[in-house]
Amino acid sequence: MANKTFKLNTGQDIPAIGLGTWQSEPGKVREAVVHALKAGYRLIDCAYCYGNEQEVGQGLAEAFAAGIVKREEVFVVTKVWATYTTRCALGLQKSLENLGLEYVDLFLVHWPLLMNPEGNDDRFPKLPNGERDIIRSHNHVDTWKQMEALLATGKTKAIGVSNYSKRYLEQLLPHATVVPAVNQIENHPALPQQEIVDLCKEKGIHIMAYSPLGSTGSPLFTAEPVVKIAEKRGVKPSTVLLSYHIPRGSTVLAKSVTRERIEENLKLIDLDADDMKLLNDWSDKLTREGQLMRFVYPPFGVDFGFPDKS
Ligand SMILES: NC(=O)C1=CN([C@@H]2O[C@H](COP(=O)(O)OP(=O)(O)OC[C@H]3O[C@@H](n4cnc5c(N)ncnc54)[C@H](OP(=O)(O)O)[C@@H]3O)[C@@H](O)[C@H]2O)C=CC1
Ligand SMILES: O=C[C@H](O)[C@@H](O)[C@@H](O)[C@H](O)C(=O)O
Repeated sequence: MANKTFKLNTGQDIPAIGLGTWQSEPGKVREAVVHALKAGYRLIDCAYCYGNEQEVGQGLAEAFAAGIVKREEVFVVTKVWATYTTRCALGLQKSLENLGLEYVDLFLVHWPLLMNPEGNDDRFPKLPNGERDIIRSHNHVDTWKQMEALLATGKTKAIGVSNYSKRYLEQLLPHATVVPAVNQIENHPALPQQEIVDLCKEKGIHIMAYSPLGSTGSPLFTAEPVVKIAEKRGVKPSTVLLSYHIPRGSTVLAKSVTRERIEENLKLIDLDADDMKLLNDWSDKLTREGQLMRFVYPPFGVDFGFPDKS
């Protein structure tokens, strides 16, 4: 199962599971990347904003030099940060330099907005009142036009988006010459975002599910249906939460800097119809009761069009 791949609308194969690197601490992430590649991961998810691309790049270089994998065997994803959404070519160039790569396999718009490129910080410019310095007149479709132009440079094999709601996709798609290959969104049984998943499926946009364990501290491990299925199948809650995405046709990203967990997270199983029903019934219940759980919603002060946040 860990070797399973999905097909993107570009024709590329994308692994079903990848290693996340958000909040992977300096001093730990290089080793995490090397260990993951040794263990069998073939997808590494990065971002300029994570501030650790250089160390991720060191891990990749070490794995290439040691003959663990060849460059063309690893699917590397990175993202243009919000202060670069009017300068996507520069954003990509900086990430490539950080990672020490000539190309990435997939380049994503991290969030559909612009933060002041001339503000008081490269990544998190703030106003004097402490709020994030956002340029509200920016149209995210203009960012996509820049992303489309990057394909001809060969510096990325595919382009996509992240944190796009149905509303934002519906604004983007009529103007897109290239349909995004991917939409990377928070996704787990406590936040199924089915309206986005269904629209993406209809349009040929592959879902990459982030924060599948509930992000920092993996809070979804104790959710009742997750525990129940884990006990029945004799597996860890992590296996249930990660395997949930396979029948949904999505790639899942799991972050860990802990060796045993990195290995454990590769253990995907085939959840059967009863297991999926239990998880889907829980999703429906949380939706009905207004109890959906969104773990990642940075304080941009922008309405991104997610129904649970509008
Ligand atoms: N596009 C976007 O805006 C976003 C993208 N992402 C991407 O998705 C990735 C995954 O999401 P993320 O939010 O990091 O959270 P995850 O849901 O992957 O959870 C990570 C947390 O779970 C712990 N953990 C991981 N595996 C296990 C295990 N087997 N047993 C016990 N604990 C475990 C980790 O601890 P430890 O590391 O200490 O082992 C960490 O605290 C990110 O790293 C990033 O690459 C995430 C958020 C937003
Ligand atoms: O990819 C992970 C998340 O989106 C992360 O990049 C943001 O939450 C960022 O730290 C922020 O504060 O805006």
